[in-house]
Amino acid sequence: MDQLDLFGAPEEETKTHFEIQNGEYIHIPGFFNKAKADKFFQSLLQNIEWKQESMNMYGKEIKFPRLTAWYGENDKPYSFSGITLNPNPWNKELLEIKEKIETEAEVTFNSVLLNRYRDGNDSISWHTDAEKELGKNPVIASVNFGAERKFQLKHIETGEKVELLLKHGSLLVMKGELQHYWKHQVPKTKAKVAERINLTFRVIK
Ligand SMILES: O=C(O)CCC(=O)C(=O)O
Ligand SMILES: [Fe+2]
Repeated sequence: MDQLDLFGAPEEETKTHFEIQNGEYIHIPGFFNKAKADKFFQSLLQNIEWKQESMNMYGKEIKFPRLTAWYGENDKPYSFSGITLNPNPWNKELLEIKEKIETEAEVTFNSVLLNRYRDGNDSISWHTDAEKELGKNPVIASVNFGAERKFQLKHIETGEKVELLLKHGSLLVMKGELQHYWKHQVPKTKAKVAERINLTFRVIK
C-alpha cells in the first residue's frame, strides 16, 4: 500500500457514549487511523513549543511532571495551577485536528492545552477542568497520540472510579456536569512507557 492509501484508510468507527452519575463522555478509540495518528504525533513532537513550566509552592519552585504548551486565540489567556499562559497562534496540524474534532463534538473550540508525558514518571494529578473561564458544563475534547496511558475519573462525593485506556489516535469528549462532579488524572506508572501527547480542546469564554 502506498502512503496515500494509508492516509485514506478508514477510521475505526466504534464510538461509545457513556452516561454516568453527574456526567457523560464519548470514547472513540480509533478516531484517527494509525497513519494519521503517527503523522500528527511526529509533527507535534517537533513543531510545538514545549515548555517545562513550574509553579511556586510555599516559596519553592516545583516543576510540573510533564511538558506543556498552550495554543489558541490570541486574546484568551488561561490560568491553571497558579500560572497564566498566553497562547501561541494556531498552527496547521492543530487546526486540522481541531476541525475534525469539532465535527464530532459539535462545538467550536478556541484553545488547546497540550501535555507531553515523556515517560511513566510524568503524570497529571487529580483535578477538574472546571476553571472559571470555561463556564458551566464545559465540553472538553481530549485527543491522544503515542503511548497508551491510564486515564482515571473519580466522583468527588461518592469516590466512585472509572478507568479508561487512552490509545494512540483516540478521542475522549467529556461533557454535561462531569467537570463539576468528577476529578480526573493520568497516574505515574512503573511500567516502561514511551512518550505520549495529549491535547485538550476547550472553549474559553
Ligand atoms: O493527559 C490527559 O489525558 C489529561 C490531561 C488533562 O487532564 C488536562 O490537561 O487537563
Ligand atoms: Fe484535565
